[in-house]
Amino acid sequence: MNKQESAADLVLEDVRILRAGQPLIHIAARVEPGSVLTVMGESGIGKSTLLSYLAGFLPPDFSGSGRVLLGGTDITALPAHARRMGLLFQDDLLFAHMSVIENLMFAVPHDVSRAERRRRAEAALCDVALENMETRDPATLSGGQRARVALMRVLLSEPRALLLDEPFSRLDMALRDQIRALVFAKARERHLATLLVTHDVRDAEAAKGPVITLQGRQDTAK
Ligand SMILES: Nc1ncnc2c1ncn2[C@@H]1O[C@H](COP(=O)(O)OP(=O)(O)OP(=O)(O)O)[C@@H](O)[C@H]1O
Repeated sequence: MNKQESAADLVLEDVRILRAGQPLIHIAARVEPGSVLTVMGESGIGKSTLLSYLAGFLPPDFSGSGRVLLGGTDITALPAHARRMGLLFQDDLLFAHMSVIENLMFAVPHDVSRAERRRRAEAALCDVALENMETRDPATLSGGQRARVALMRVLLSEPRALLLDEPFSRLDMALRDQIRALVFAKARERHLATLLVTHDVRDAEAAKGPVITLQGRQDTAK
């Protein structure tokens, strides 16, 4: 995060999403900087759609209303690239044609000099004990190594909040605990408001924050 920027809370103000004109979700919530709000609910209820709305790329069949505020600024009308949301999905989406270090450098804002982008990317790799993996092709990394690179790639893009869509679900149990702890630690350290979509109650427990279970149109934080 840019040093001048203060920690940002993420506020969902009366957010309603419709699919083909029919109500799908209605939710209101506030996520504190550095804390994790877990969103659960049965398959197809609209969890991923909610993240798409917050990130600014709702698919064509959907429409949304309500305000999204980040650090007190209304970002509802901003295009996706200007929202500063860091996204992590089930699939890490590392670029297969780039080495590990190139994947990381690409994430750093492009107005930063190449030398500085390289320095930040190297520091990020060091941070997750992957400093000897710079020139590796992502396909040659283990699942845990890929997950760590994907996390650092998101952080290098200087997000102001994190949106996580089942990012741990492809990892086996031991690794899942480890990567989950790392992601939450980084979110806390950087004061990032984090919204986590998951089916796994262990993720929700580890997040130690409020949980919202989507139930169509009546959603409440517990
Ligand atoms: N691009 C799309 N166009 C039309 N309908 C879609 C599209 N993507 C998802 N849907 C539908 O919208 C609803 C919400 O989907 P969404 O993926 O948000 O659910 P989810 O709660 O994340 O489900 P899961 O837990 O299975 O990932 C579902 O009924 C789904 O079939």
